[in-house]
Amino acid sequence: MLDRVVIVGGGTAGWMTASYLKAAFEDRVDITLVESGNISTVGVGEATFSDIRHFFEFLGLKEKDWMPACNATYKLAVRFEDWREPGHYFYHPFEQMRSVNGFPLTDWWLKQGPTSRFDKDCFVMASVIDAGLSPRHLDGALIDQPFDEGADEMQGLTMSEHQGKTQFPYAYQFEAALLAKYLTQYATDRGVKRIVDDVQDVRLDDRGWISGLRTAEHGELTGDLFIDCTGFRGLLLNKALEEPFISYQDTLPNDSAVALQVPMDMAKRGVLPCTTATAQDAGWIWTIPLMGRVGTGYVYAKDYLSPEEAERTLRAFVGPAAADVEANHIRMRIGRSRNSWSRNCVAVGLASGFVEPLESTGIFFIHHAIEQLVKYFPAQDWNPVRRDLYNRAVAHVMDGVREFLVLHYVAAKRTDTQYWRDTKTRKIPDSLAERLELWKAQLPDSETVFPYYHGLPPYSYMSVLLGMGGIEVAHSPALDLSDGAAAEREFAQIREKTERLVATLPKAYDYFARMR
Ligand SMILES: Cc1cc2nc3c(=O)[nH]c(=O)nc-3n(C[C@H](O)[C@H](O)[C@H](O)COP(=O)(O)OP(=O)(O)OC[C@H]3O[C@@H](n4cnc5c(N)ncnc54)[C@H](O)[C@@H]3O)c2cc1C
Ligand SMILES: N[C@@H](Cc1c[nH]c2cc(Cl)ccc12)C(=O)O
Repeated sequence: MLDRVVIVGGGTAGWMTASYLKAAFEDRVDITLVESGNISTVGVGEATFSDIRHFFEFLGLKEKDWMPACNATYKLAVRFEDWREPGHYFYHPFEQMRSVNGFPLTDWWLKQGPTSRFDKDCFVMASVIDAGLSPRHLDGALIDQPFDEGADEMQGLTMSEHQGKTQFPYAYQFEAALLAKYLTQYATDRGVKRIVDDVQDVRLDDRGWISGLRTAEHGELTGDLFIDCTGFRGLLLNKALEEPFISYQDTLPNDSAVALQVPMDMAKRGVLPCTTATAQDAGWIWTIPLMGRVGTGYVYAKDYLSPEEAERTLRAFVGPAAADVEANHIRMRIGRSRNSWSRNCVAVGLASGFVEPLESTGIFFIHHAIEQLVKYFPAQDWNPVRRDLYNRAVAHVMDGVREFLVLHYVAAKRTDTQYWRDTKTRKIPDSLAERLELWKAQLPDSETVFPYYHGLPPYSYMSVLLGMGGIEVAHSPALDLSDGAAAEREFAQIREKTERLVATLPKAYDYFARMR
């Protein structure tokens, strides 16, 4: 049996992997995690997909167990500001698109939308977020959505199995470093061995497989399966095994970030329950409200902006609250390893691949990788078919997300700086170029978006296309021959439901304050 797993790296990826494998295999695997006391973690990962609730559920953790320990808040959407023009904003929410007579409500909206805001007309969440509200009532009851939290058929599903069934109405925002700390406790309590040391050398056998890791103070660590969670370094997979890294930078040029963690009195400020991405001259700034602080950072391309200028802009954006906060400058490696699993080594997290944090996909990539690793976990025979299936699934997720992110820039109406003008002429993936031609005639659906599982449903593409405003889209001609009364009723129902929710839901801050 193959049962000795060695994980290198104690960031979010390392501890999520250790915890999940322990929850999956309990004492039937022996897990050692080695993390450096000298090399720090990236630790800015803060916003997630809603699907991460499957991860916590798998670990048997409830929100009240981990959220207060991680200063966590709810994220009901990404709010895009100024991507179309100054002062404009729209939401990409966690809310399924309704259909009327076989057409998505957005299609009807293009024909007969009651206002100029597709997100407010088609989703109830846009107004809930604007009002700073919680998707749960103070007694914990979830807003009525076509989603039954306790439904048996939803238990035990992986993310990809869940997609398309129902849409959970929110994701989380938290301090990644605190989550890693929380999971350290979870995993070590369940028998994961933790070693604080530096891996100095990776030993390969005659076939080029990893036979052991030489550490500074703990001698040689041996195992069957080695998991590379060393971040952008890719110490095992990319360095020792020389697995090539495929850069996405030709289509996604942002390669740098500067981050600030700004302490704030959230009782006074309030919590807008979403991640905000505000377009800037050479990139965009994220704003993530947490309990006790706001996480913020400028993501930019260093070809267009210097780190000093980026920091200056970010500080001016945040204001005096950040005066005493030290900035964290980060270089990002954008793209993916050609194969994330090679020989007896699997890379998870930044070592596997990363795209800029525009739709908060980093932790989603980790979660997906771990689910797939359990699914295709190797046996003593190291059947290469399972490895290849794993590599395919991981590559598809990242390539699909790349298309989705590139769409944001191509579709953004802004062209006021060289950076934004170049987004309209830069090369884009061929497959996306073909899809764009289709979407101009017919809104995206499951037949025309990236065809493999990559976490994003067609309505996410519709939201970005309609919100960014730079690409002309049209309603289906069939709607001109159809009775629009049912769509009118749907818009009216959304309006009524929105009014009811805004009148009854508590403030997001009050909900978390009570949870603590
Ligand atoms: C600017 C930015 C913003 C982001 N925002 C988000 C977001 O909003 N949402 C999201 O989901 N994701 C986000 N991410 C991604 C997220 O931060 C990462 O996916 C996540 O933190 C996982 O990182 P990691 O564990 O792979 O690597 P790291 O955090 O870099 O951890 C690497 C670990 O390896 C150890 N290590 C390295 N070398 C050695 C060695 N020789 N010996 C022993 N140990 C070693 C280090 O000590 C460390 O413990 C963001 C990333 C960046 C760069
Ligand atoms: N299945 C993912 C995809 C998703 C659906 N809606 C959104 C909205 C945002 Cl802002 C990100 C991601 C998503 C999930 O449910 O998390």
